[in-house]
Amino acid sequence: MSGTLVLVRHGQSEWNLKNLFTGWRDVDLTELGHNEAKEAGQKLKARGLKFDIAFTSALIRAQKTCQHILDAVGQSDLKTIRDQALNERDYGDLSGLNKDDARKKWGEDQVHIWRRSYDVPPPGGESLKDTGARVWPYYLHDMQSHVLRGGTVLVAAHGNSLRALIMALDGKSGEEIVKLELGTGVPVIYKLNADSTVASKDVLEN
Ligand SMILES: O=C(O)[C@H](O)COP(=O)(O)O
Repeated sequence: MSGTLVLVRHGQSEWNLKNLFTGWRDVDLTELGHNEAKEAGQKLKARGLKFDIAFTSALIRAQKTCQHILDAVGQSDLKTIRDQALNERDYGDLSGLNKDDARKKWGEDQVHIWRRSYDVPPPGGESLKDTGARVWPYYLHDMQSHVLRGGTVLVAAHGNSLRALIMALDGKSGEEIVKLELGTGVPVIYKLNADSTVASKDVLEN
């Protein structure tokens, strides 16, 4: 039996718009972000998708994205689990700083390493590897069984927590995964075989 796992990065947040490092800071969606989330829902509705359960992070931008999608597919009251295991990578001391100001202060290369290396954490924060060390066990323990028994599961989360998930699902290396850029509100649909291998992957780009 094949199950379905739908991953969606939240729509544009207020701090995406202001170009600030966000991490665990709890900022809202912008108007564009709300619309991106609604459009993601419409795309999933057009595919006839109905979910059995939804998962999201402890952060409002992902929760609102999740709700917009459920509203669009006519499942506003679907059981939704919120867990901070799915939160964005913690950007530590960079949280709240402007990304261009950080480049001026520490240099382009250092900021790129903090943002896109696999295992170098920003000061006081998490590397992508650290993020994966909480996301993947959570997936295996709480989400995977729903998919493997043929269910359809929605996960509305964040750029780096979803990167960590995709890395494990696709069997990518640390070097490969950091090159992947996930667009806001772009659904990624996986079909998984009963043995947990990936049967297909479909990215619904705009
Ligand atoms: O937390 C953030 O600032 C963003 O959501 C992701 O930022 P990044 O693209 O710098 O990893």
